Amino acid sequence: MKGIITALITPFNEDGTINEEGLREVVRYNLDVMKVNGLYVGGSTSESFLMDEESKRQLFKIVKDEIDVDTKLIAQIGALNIEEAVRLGKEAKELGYDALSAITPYYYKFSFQEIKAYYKRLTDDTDHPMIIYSNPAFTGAQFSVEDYGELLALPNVIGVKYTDTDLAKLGNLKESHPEKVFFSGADEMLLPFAISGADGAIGSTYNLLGEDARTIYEAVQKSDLETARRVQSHMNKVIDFLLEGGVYSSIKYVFKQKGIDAGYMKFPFRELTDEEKKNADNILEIIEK
Ligand SMILES: CC(=O)N[C@H](C=O)[C@@H](O)[C@H](O)[C@H](O)CO
Ligand SMILES: CC(=O)C(=O)O
Repeated sequence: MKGIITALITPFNEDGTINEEGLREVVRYNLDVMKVNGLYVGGSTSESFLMDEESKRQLFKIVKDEIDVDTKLIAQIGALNIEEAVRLGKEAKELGYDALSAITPYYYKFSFQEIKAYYKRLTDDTDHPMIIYSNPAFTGAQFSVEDYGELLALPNVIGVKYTDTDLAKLGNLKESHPEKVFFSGADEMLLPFAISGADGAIGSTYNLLGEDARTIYEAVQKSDLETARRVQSHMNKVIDFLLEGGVYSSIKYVFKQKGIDAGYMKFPFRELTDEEKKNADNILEIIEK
């Protein structure tokens, strides 16, 4: 598994249920216009940690139903409740998802041994390729290269979604585990990560910037660093604006400007204020430049 993978947003109705039509439109946009290599479904960007189990199942089903044969699909199934995570993993496997991914168990300050035991049980019980989702800024779980090595040695673990900014560690990990896949999770740093050995990238901003991301990724493969730098700088101007009002809500707002019904945020996330919308009005113009 390689390349640019969009962390899919979830369009919600005002009552918090999934807006199915909107979701299908967003999936089509990612595949037909952004032409990304795959979709990461049920991650932070999908607001999955705010969803009930039945909605997560529905999300996995609708996306699977809408994609093309060559689209890679990863289901983020991590949940604090291990039984729920296992049920979701089995369901995604049955639906034909190429791989599973799970956030490191969070909130309680679990020891590394507890986290490792969580993945051991999850991978034993689902028996499907697993990508560790590491996001220390959100979860507080920091791993050394040796810790990662122990997780990567578990059966079925094929790689890491590395939502961290330590490039040296990523380089070190790829060198020690060349057969595993490492995805960059910092869209602002796609270029340096691609150079440092990332096999691909999974990110929220690729809903709108997937084309830029592909250009950067391909330019790095061809050692065309001038192009990669120019496009990364373009991308980062957009990301700066996205970050101001909140990445997920700003992405939804821009989709709506494009005539795609990206729906509401899931409570307690809120919509952009009028002031934030004014700021976000710059985004579309920069994207199309
Ligand atoms: C926590 C989170 O959602 N991170 C995303 C994925 O890893 C990124 O795509 C960021 O949203 C992006 O890099 C903007 O800072
Ligand atoms: C991109 C990311 O971190 C997520 O959606 O899970």
